[in-house]
Amino acid sequence: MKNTKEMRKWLDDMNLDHPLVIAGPCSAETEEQVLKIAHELKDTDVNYFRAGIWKPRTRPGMFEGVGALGLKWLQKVKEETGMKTTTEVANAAHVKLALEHDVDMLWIGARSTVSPFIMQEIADALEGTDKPVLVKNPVNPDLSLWLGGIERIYNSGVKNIGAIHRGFSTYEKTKYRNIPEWQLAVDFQDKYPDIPLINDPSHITGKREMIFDVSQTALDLNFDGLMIETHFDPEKAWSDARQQVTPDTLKQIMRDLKIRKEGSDAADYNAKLNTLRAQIDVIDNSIVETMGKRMNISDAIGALKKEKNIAVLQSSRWNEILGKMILQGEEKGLSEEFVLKMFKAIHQESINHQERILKS
Ligand SMILES: O=C(O)C(=O)C[C@]1(C(=O)O)C=C[C@@H](O)C=C1
Repeated sequence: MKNTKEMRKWLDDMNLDHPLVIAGPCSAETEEQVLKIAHELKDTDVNYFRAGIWKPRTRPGMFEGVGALGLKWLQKVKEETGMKTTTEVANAAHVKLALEHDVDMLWIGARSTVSPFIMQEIADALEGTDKPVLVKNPVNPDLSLWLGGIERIYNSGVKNIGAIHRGFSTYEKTKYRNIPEWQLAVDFQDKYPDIPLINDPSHITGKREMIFDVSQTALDLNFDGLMIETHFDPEKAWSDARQQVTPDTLKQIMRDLKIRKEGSDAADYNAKLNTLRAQIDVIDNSIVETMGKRMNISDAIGALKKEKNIAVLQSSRWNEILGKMILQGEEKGLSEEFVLKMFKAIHQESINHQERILKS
């Protein structure tokens, strides 16, 4: 699959003067609920009305969606409000039903993207459709798996495609429901700059209070749009109550978000930017130089250890370094998360160097 401008034609043809907005409830619950929310979102910047019809739930016994019946409610949304509609499909039967009911855009969820078998089944069912199909990232931070899922859809003749970044599962508890791993989204954009990339702050945060911040970060990273779960009474929602916002809050979020330009022609801005970037280049060079020197010392320690038959891993020394660096990092305004990640990577490289020496 090669990056082409064609991939974003469906979005460009909409001629929006703002990022694409997809909003609506996590789940379609009743016809009244769906229509009430849709009417509250009508005549706003919302381009697609979303509602989950089939809900992949972690544990059995939770609300699993109203099923095909809800597709009729989405048709009503279109008739009554003129908004386009979108829903998640997770197997070939869902695809068939959604297409029969003329849902305007389909998305594939994170729990489906992880499975090449299910992705192939969905891709086969979608063959040749001209409706846009968006693929959410897999639950684990694996760029190849995400791209592989998109390729399967593309190879079955679906040319209007897009991707949704909904964050990644972690065993550790963090402030996010699914950590964003922004770098992975940036890597995605580097590889396929013309695949529209939509951010899903509802699933990343799991909490409505954090949705604005994550949305702003996404726009600052040149995402093409946002998917925000919206319900007139979030607390009473049948699924994901904590992460939905009211239509009024959504409108406020859309008013407050700043859309920044990718660049500027202003000469003084460009001159200052170039100076600062030159400074960053100098520092980056010295980081790599310093790392090279550190690894040379690690090699020397490795040689000593080899001579005396000593283990590579020295946990107490390592923990001492980590503790000191976290404190020092704090003084320099570096987050503990960053210092830990950086030093874990350095430690791993150092271990690799010594392993090579011990095995030689
Ligand atoms: O101090 C050591 O024994 C080292 O081998 C160096 C080093 C490091 O890179 O800082 C590497 C491995 C050990 O687990 C601890 C520290």
